[in-house]
Amino acid sequence: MSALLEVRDLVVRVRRSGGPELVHGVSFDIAAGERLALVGESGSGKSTVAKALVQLDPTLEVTGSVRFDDDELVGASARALRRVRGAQVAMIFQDPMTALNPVQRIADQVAEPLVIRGVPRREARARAVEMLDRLGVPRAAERARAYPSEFSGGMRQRVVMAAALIGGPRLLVADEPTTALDVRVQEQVLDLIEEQSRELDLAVLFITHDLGSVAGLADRVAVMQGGHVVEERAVDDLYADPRHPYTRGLLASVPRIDADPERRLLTVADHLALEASRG
Ligand SMILES: Nc1ncnc2c1ncn2[C@@H]1O[C@H](COP(=O)(O)OP(=O)(O)OP(=O)(O)O)[C@@H](O)[C@H]1O
Repeated sequence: MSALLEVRDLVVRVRRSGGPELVHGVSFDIAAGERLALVGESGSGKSTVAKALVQLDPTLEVTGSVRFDDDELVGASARALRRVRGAQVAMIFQDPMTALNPVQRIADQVAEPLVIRGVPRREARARAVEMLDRLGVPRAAERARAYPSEFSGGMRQRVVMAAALIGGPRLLVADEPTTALDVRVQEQVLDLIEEQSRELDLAVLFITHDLGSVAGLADRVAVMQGGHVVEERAVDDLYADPRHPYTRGLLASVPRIDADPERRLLTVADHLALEASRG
């Protein structure tokens, strides 16, 4: 059986003449219902890969192959890509506020993807309330009449997820969805993504700089450094036996509750330098 998403030799360049290559031939698969975490430091190219899958950024040139449900997306028409975006592949980003319209009621924003597809507005609103309730927004029917500014950051991310999931996508691309949230709320949102993935058989590409946050969520982890995937493994194997020095550095810089508070947190670069000095 072929994977839901098959990415092969993905190369992404900045389109202007002499523009740099940002992603240098990345390959990975995601099966239906599977959760893959793409992990790496800031600037390693994670978001560029995410945007390239459905060609969200017109300033970037994408080559290689991205097959989604056996359709080739690289070189697909703008119309075909629009059909895939939102309906089949939904995306959520770090800052839920920028994804929401401040002057539109929550119910209407969550209902929008259904209304665009011709579902009558009343019915779409009712389904929006159901989805908000499912994603843990308390008193969803009443809260759906509010505006985004009346919601906390964590609740806003739930609203964004409701809008992303209401159309029944098969793949959710979540790009640092918890980075802007309080630690306690981060865990709730991670749990929610995992729960929805299991219940809806939803594949997830979860992007984060924090290798510590993916243990309970991901089945597999792909580690990115400088526009390359340097290691890709099942999550438990990667934690138990990281092979690439960069992965070891990433793991060692995950803060641990039992760590010696006197010890300064080392960066990945510190760990790589330490490894090099040990030969
Ligand atoms: N449209 C663009 N034009 C030029 N450079 C870009 C463009 N998009 C991204 N870059 C550059 O590509 C590199 C990788 O960026 P990317 O956002 O993919 O990294 P990241 O791993 O997701 O990090 P972060 O978590 O900080 O977003 C960065 O140096 C960034 O400045």
